[in-house]
Amino acid sequence: MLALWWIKRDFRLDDNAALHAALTECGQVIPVFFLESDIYLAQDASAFHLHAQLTALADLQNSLRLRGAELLIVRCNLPLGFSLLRQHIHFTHIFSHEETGAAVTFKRDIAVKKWCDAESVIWQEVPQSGVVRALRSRDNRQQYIAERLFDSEPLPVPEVVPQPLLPSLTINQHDCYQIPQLQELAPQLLDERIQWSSVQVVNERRAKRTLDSFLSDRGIGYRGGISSPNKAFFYGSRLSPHIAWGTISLRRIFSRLHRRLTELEELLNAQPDNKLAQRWHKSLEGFSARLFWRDHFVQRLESASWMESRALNPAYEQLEYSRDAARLDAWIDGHTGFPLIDACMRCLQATGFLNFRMRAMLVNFACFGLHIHWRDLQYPLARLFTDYEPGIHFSQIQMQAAIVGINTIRVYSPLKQLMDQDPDCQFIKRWVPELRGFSAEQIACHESITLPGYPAPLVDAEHNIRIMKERISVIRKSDEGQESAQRVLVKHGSRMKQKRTKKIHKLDAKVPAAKQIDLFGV
Ligand SMILES: Cc1cc2nc3c(=O)[nH]c(=O)nc-3n(C[C@H](O)[C@H](O)[C@H](O)COP(=O)(O)OP(=O)(O)OC[C@H]3O[C@@H](n4cnc5c(N)ncnc54)[C@H](O)[C@@H]3O)c2cc1C
Repeated sequence: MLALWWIKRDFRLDDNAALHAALTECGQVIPVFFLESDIYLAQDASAFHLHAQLTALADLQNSLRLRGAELLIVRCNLPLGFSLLRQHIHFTHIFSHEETGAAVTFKRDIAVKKWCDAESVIWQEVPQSGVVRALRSRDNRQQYIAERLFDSEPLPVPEVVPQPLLPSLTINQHDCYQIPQLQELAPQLLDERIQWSSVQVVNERRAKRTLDSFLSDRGIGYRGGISSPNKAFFYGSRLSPHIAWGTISLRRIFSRLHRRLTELEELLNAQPDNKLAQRWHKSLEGFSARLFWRDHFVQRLESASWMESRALNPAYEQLEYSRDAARLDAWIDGHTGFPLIDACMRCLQATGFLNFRMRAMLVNFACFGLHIHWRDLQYPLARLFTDYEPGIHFSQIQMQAAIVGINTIRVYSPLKQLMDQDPDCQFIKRWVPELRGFSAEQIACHESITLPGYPAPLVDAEHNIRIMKERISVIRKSDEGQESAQRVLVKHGSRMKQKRTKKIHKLDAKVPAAKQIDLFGV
């Protein structure tokens, strides 16, 4: 039997359950990646994403060659790509990981399933996280998390990947052994604002190095460090693009983290006053808690695939926004006249990264301060995150717009964030060169003074925020708002605090911080 390992957001050999299942069940495996223009040119896709995939693919190609296997790269949409490939290679099985993606990949997967059924090809999908397909109730999720992420060991890298001798292969006039350059494949995605030297390189080797340096060195500054746009580039784990594109598995991260926490706990037992060990422990607990949030949010999209286009809480569909395209453009391009907002946007345009707090502020300010509809901003913003993970992204957008109805309404003041996180305006001056000639005080007072060469604030933000808060409060207090919030809570709310089963105690013992943290950035 001959299997395809269909690479989908799992560009790694280590702890790869799809590859492992293919090898175990079929013996011979051909890894294949489809470059689907329907996906890489979709409204949520960008050069950051394609670059991440192509660099991850190149590293994987090398690692596979060292194990005696070739990787096929087929430039074709699916399921047509499978049909064309089958004219040359008679595979009987396809193995892949489950993917919780945007509508475009969801529809593609449905079409692939139909094709497999019609062609009698067996497609087996395996999970790679604590996200559960067809989950009946969130109450049952903890058992899957424990089984998949803690009670089982990460799978080793296979020593060899046996496969038949492959013919030279050209599909759609493209050599299937060649990884194309981004410029050649999708020049329309290139944006001159991208500073490639500041963009994270996403591949399996880098993922391992990033985890190593975080657990042995950078992680000490995690607590506190990740709130600042200046420090998070170094003190944040920076694992998000690796997790999103699957160059490292969550189980591997948890396993390494558990070892490190155990070491620290042993040290703290022997030396309870060791301040350094205390600080490390607190930081890594915070990191662990955030890792849990990942699947919590992705589960929302898995259980409500429509949330990309509809509010999770239907009561908020009636909320009024401005649909002013010029305002949206000013926000996206970083020309709103609000210095920290503009700096964050320009930083994203250049690097594809921003820390959680600043991302939350950007969305929150867009919806409250600028009255931009959350639906209008989600794709432009998705394109700017190298770590774009649809489940986290769509969930966070609705949360920061305060339309889920189950969290306290929070409003970020860009001025307060500037004072707290960038008081010297170091970050602002780096990304908004027009402001370099002004003092931090002048920049902070910009709403009341003119700074020549820099735009005046686009709106009266205080006034707009007041209006949006009132609109949201009316819905929250209405019967419809309260009833639908209750339904959202039951279906999508976290169970970490309320329901601590024996399994979770066990899980807590291994990874002590499996508890609720404030998502608005501790
Ligand atoms: C509007 C908005 C959109 C976001 N979109 C994404 C996205 O597309 N992809 C993405 O990975 N993260 C997203 N986040 C969450 C968060 O901002 C990033 O995960 C984090 O900034 C990445 O930094 P890091 O790699 O240093 O991770 P760390 O801060 O070290 O966190 C470790 C890991 O935990 C997970 N994580 C951290 N914070 C959160 C959170 N609040 N919710 C869910 N999981 C979390 C991520 O997988 C992350 O890699 C978004 C946040 C907001 C407010």
